[in-house]
Amino acid sequence: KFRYRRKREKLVELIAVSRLPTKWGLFRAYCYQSKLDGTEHIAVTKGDIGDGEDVLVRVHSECLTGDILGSARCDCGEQLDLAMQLIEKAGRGVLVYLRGHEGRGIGLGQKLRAYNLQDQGSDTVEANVELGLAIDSREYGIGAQILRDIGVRTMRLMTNNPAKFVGLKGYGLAVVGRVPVISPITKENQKYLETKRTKMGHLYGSDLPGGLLKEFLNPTEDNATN
Ligand SMILES: Nc1nc2c(ncn2[C@@H]2O[C@H](COP(=O)(O)OP(=O)(O)OP(=O)(O)O)[C@@H](O)[C@H]2O)c(=O)[nH]1
Ligand SMILES: [Zn+2]
Repeated sequence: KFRYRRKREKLVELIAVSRLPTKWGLFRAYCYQSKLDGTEHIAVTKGDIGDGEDVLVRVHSECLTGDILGSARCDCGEQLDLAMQLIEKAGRGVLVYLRGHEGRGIGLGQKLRAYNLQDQGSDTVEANVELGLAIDSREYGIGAQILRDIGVRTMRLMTNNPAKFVGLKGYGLAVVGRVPVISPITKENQKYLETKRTKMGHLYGSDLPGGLLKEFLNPTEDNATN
């Protein structure tokens, strides 16, 4: 009997692994190269991923201004710091740092243009639209494949963004919980965070949204298509 099971194409290749001592503690660094465009992504792991069950995971979108230059316009830098702290504290976990996600996919230059529009009154969603660009064009398939390659099977995801639950499922991965990554509200990031909450559905309650979470984990026919 002939059986043909089509394997999902592998989009990443492991290039190198090294020890990575950091200000948060000792990690291991994995460099993965995208076979689609050659982009080098990095994942850092703490401890033994073992059976891959119930791993604390952060999938972080590159934000040069926030992660590196201390921009107060967004919460990215704070979230990165918090995620690394939580993984260190747990003694086991993975942070995947996705390049090419800059500006929710529009790139660095366009993000700065979007900032100018935001200084003129637009919000973060309107600014992308006014530039003729997608509100959020990030894809998580590469991130999912990196996690799977590292040995993750089920994860507690550090995020406030419900779109990531959907984006990271599949590829043999399942999300079994959410860990909020909340940073302080300031004068500079207030409107940005509020827009993410009202227009992009980000969850900022420190409580676990039971009903909502269930919906994202097991979407029914109805809410999967909306
Ligand atoms: N276009 C645009 N991108 C932004 C802006 N502020 C931050 N970003 C980008 O947004 C991305 C981070 O997305 P967020 O929506 O903040 O967070 P998230 O990763 O989706 O969700 P969390 O897991 O909760 O952090 C990074 O790539 C940033 O460069 C902005 O005002 N406009
Ligand atoms: Zn940012």
